[in-house]
Amino acid sequence: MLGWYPGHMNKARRQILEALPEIDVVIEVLDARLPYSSANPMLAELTRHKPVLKILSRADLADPARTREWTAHFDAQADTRALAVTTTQARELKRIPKLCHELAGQVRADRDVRVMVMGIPNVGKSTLINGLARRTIAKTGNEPAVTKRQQKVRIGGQVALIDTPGVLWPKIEDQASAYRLAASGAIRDTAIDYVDVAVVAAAELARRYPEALTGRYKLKALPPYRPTPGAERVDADGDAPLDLLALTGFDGHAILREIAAKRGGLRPGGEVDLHRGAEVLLHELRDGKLGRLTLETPADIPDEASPEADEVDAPADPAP
Ligand SMILES: Nc1nc2c(ncn2[C@@H]2O[C@H](COP(=O)(O)OP(=O)(O)OP(=O)(O)O)[C@@H](O)[C@H]2O)c(=O)[nH]1
Repeated sequence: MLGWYPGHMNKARRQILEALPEIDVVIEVLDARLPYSSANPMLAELTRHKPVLKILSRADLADPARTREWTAHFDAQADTRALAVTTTQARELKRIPKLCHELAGQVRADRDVRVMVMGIPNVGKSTLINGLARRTIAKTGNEPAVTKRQQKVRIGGQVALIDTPGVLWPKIEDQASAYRLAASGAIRDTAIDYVDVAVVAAAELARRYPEALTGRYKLKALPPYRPTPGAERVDADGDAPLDLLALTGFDGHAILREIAAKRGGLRPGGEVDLHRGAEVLLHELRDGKLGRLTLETPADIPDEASPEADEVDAPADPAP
């Protein structure tokens, strides 16, 4: 669905496994708005459960109360610390070397702690590496990564950082995660229908941040909450069942129609241009115009997010 095929996944996995013997601490970059969905499903197994510092990037766009819940959730896990930052602000990265030392423990008193940054595409890995190194060594933005030998850079505080990030695949098997990632703009190379993404975003917002939605778009009232999953529903085009509408429990389609009607999407004759509504909602959501929002909480982590379920995402071993 998202441009990740077994070949890509094997390559990503190989790169991590090659670098691994050198690494004391993994820095996993997550999107603070989606700390569950922006995680790679296999990272813990790939890194053989090395200590991990979870950096919640884009904290400037996330709901601060939710961010506190997420950092507490991660801090409670073994060999895990979490720090929420606006990654583009280098001064917010100052605590990272000390946290790496704490995670590496006593064993690394003799030499630099070696760390590697990992995460799904576009989550802020290069911004973090450059911020830590205080110069441009990793490419940011949408330029394709140049393959080169990995080198270590000392970032001060007795920490050596591998200068290229490990780019891992997103949660491509999980439909709810894919929609949330697409809604937040965390992934852009998605084959999911644009209007459908907005429909699901509208439903998620109605559930989590109703005042932000009704306030911004002067909506009269939100459609009724329907908390029964599995109800027979169709997607915005009316052609295929879309489980997420049932999952979110709100009629995102009706909300999007109203947004479109209010914001330039009402055509002569009363026809509503849903694509226009989708553009308005998704752009404003991503730009933070609806406020600082987080689309999932630790309580949303599904039960099947166990290592056994993750095995499904595992790429097959590369041919020898
Ligand atoms: N608002 C905000 N934007 C951020 C933050 N961190 C990174 N960005 C932006 O997010 C975009 C992607 O950041 P990158 O550092 O290139 O992400 P990456 O993970 O290296 O991406 P790939 O090279 O695709 O794997 C850039 O436009 C950054 O400026 C943050 O904390 N807040």
